[in-house]
Amino acid sequence: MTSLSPSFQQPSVHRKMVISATPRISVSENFITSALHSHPLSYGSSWRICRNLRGLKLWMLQNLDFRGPKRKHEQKNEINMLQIEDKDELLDNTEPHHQRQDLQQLSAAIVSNESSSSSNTQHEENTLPYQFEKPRRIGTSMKYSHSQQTQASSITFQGRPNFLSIAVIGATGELARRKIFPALFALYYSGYLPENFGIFGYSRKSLTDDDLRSMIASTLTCRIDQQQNCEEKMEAFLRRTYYLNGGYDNREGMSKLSARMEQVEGEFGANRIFYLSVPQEALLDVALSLADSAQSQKGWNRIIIEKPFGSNLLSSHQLTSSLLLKFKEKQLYRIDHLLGRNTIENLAVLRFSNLVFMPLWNRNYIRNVQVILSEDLGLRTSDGYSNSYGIIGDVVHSHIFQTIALLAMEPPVTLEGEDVRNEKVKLLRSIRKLDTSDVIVGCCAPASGSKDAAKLGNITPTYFAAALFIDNARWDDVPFLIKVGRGLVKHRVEIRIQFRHVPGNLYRGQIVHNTDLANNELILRDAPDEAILVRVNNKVPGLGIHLDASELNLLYKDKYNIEIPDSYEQLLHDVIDGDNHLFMRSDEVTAAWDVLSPVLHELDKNNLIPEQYELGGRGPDNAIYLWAKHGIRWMDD
Ligand SMILES: NC(=O)C1=CN([C@@H]2O[C@H](COP(=O)(O)OP(=O)(O)OC[C@H]3O[C@@H](n4cnc5c(N)ncnc54)[C@H](OP(=O)(O)O)[C@@H]3O)[C@@H](O)[C@H]2O)C=CC1
Ligand SMILES: O=C1O[C@H](COP(=O)(O)O)[C@@H](O)[C@H](O)[C@H]1O
Repeated sequence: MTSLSPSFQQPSVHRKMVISATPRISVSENFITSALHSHPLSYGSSWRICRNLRGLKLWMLQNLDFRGPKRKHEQKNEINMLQIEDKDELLDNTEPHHQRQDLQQLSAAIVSNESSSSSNTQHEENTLPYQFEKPRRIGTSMKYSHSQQTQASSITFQGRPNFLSIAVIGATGELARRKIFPALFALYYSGYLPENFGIFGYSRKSLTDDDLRSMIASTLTCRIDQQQNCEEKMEAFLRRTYYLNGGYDNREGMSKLSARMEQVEGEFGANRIFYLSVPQEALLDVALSLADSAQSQKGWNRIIIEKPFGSNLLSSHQLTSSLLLKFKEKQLYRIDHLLGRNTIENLAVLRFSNLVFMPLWNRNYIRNVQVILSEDLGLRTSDGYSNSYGIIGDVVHSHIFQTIALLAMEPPVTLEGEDVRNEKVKLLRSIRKLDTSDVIVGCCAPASGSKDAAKLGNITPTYFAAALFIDNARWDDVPFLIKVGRGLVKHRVEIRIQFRHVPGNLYRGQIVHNTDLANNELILRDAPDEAILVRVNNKVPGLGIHLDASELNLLYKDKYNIEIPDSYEQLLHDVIDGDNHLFMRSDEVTAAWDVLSPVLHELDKNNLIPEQYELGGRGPDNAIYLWAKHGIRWMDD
């Protein structure tokens, strides 16, 4: 157990505390020590004084304009920094009463969802199970420039941790090696990790620090646009990585990890992030043992959980309930890397910051929405599609439903994480229960003779198509068409918003192209090349008036000559920043499973049989009939 003894008086004797960067108000250690000595202080009360001082400073920064106009940017950064610190206090780790309430309310919500066939409207907003004290705003990205790093040290020295420890549990795994460590290095390289940090790999294999460093080094690359001092930075990064081995289901291993972290963190402790990069079967063991034995006692603790988030309503409920016994909701970050893409953020940006789209975002103007994630990659045994729900749990439940929620939600009160999540969950709960006649499930035949063919058989769904409806005033009767599949002919990831016909179109006689394609369309393309396209009708040059359909094309690689960060980098940055709007809250997880439950049920009962399709083909034939039923012709596949 970490001692909570008041070690913070000591540095105040040696250091000067810089409270504000501009203008710098230096408060000498005498001020602090006299304040401390005038009260017989415990750690808790000194902490409160510090908090009050910071509160006063925040108020001054926000309300008293005693800086010149040039300093506005710095002031904003400093306010951000203080707000993050305030939030961290709220994330302190002991509050069993709230946890119990969360759990009871979650259970009640799930039970009532299960027992009602049309529960979409039964929860009032004010009975949502979660209360959040201090949410984070989207996009207040914390970049630690040199001056800010210095500021961070000086602001936080008074007993509050300014050290960030990131533990990667399952450090020897594919995800850790291929994505997590490289993303952490990229964050370090671009200045998004605080000055004081440590990366701790943890797994069962017996390795040394050097083994881990070599393993990580083999995957690190420097950005094309940031090659300077790359070697040096890699070495500096690797020097701050450490390895511990231990079991996943025992506290001893986790206590060992915590002790090692403490050694590196020093006397002020640290904020800690635990990235649980282990297979589902080990997830709870890890979470529960680290909850008791490895959480920081002095700073905040955030837990990153990888998808899938359970494999159905029941298993996800069990997982969530167990997690909420040990953690507060706001400590949990359920990560789905597909949500860390630019395209996803662009959904809200395009809609809420463009008058050409904002007023049109409803059933009066939008004819249908298409969400497409089609991969040319076949299924491998290593994809972990071991249960009978395959792609439904892997991609549909989180990625597709989150995309629809972000696209279709009502405007949030602010861009703060909890405000966005509140709107997402309302939207998810407004999705009509899926009619299985509006669902096509497919199964890609693995290349014959491959070992995957033998192992996977022909039952794991690798394709899912559906027409969803959202029962609210904005989207009544607008089909949201989903097409997600592996082993298809093309790699294509895009969201298409197709507008209605122009009423009484004066030019209908002059449209020379397919009239079906005459509708305007907004396309957010993630792959193959990231782009935003708007399809419009225009005049063909020449005599007479003939209309053609053209695409106004914002191709990202042409406009922005920068390397786009990997989505793990984006999302890890959000976790560090405390921005949770792209991470599913427990009630969102439940709401999404609730919609998918009927499909799972039908699959279980063999009423819905996955249709076989050829590797490299266009998916199940029946999907074509589904689109036709809803008046849709997919663009070229
Ligand atoms: N790989 C990817 O690209 C993606 C992965 N995910 C999810 O991330 C998590 C980790 O993925 P990934 O790294 O591929 O997984 P791995 O199968 O590579 O497992 C990670 C580590 O966990 C340990 N481990 C493996 N099997 C078990 C087991 N049965 N019980 C306990 N520990 C085990 C191993 O470490 P050791 O033996 O040293 O303890 C292994 O190195 C999973 O939940 C996966 O669903 C999500 C999206 C993409
Ligand atoms: O999570 C997943 O993502 C990959 C696609 O990730 P990418 O970063 O390579 O685009 C997908 O192939 C897989 O089905 C899914 O589980």
